[in-house]
Amino acid sequence: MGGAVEVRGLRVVRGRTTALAGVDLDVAAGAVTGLLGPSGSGKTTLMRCVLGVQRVAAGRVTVLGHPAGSRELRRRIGYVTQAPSVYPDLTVEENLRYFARVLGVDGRSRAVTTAAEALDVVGLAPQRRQLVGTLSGGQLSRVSLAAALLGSPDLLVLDEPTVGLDPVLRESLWATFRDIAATGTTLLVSSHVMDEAARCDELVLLREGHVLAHTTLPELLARTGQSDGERAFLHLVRGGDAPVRGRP
Ligand SMILES: Nc1ncnc2c1ncn2[C@@H]1O[C@H](COP(=O)(O)OP(=O)(O)OP(=O)(O)O)[C@@H](O)[C@H]1O
Repeated sequence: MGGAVEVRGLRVVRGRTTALAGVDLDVAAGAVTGLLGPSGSGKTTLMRCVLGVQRVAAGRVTVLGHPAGSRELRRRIGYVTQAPSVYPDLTVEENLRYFARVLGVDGRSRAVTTAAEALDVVGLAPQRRQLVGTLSGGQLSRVSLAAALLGSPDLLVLDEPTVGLDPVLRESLWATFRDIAATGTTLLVSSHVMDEAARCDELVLLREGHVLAHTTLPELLARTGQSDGERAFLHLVRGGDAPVRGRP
């Protein structure tokens, strides 16, 4: 698999904090890569760099062969932020039609995901005429995901998409992510819940702006001698092992 995202020597300072302290990373194309780390470790900052909206102090980020933030990438990346970025006073369908128009996705090309198809993928077709402001939390996060799927992006960047959801909803949202990845889309998904590591093909563990490990769950467990991801990560964070280096 080639690289979808290439990060070299990335350093970002936000306020008085060094949010990223010289990050090197290759995100594999067509895989689900989990970006895991404690609160404040730099996950959102790294995602903002991939989107090209973060001022960087040093280094470079290349996405799908272009510098992050390039105009060519606008329709090729879908982004779901932690805060839902949809309109509560419009219906689900109206929101998606609006975003489709903004993106220039008119449904005439067979190569793109239309509003109706995106609603099917996230299982929200029954709610399509409901006002977004009246949806449950889980349904609301699915509207943002559907909006990010419009136009069939090559890269989907999801910032803690399952936060605040119950285990059943988390399960079904992860099933949706796997379905999307199966179509060849690259997913970069952040989480601070280590049990979500099992759903990812590759794991990037961040701590205090450093990549502590780029690995897979089985490799991480074998390396640390722990029985689950949570313990393995704590083991690494507490310095119980040398950093796991290199790509799987
Ligand atoms: N606008 C800002 N001004 C100053 N410091 C900031 C700003 N945004 C983030 N930071 C700091 O940069 C560091 C990295 O933050 P970031 O949001 O990337 O972490 P995170 O891993 O996504 O955390 P969380 O899991 O809590 O969302 C933190 O120390 C944070 O306090």
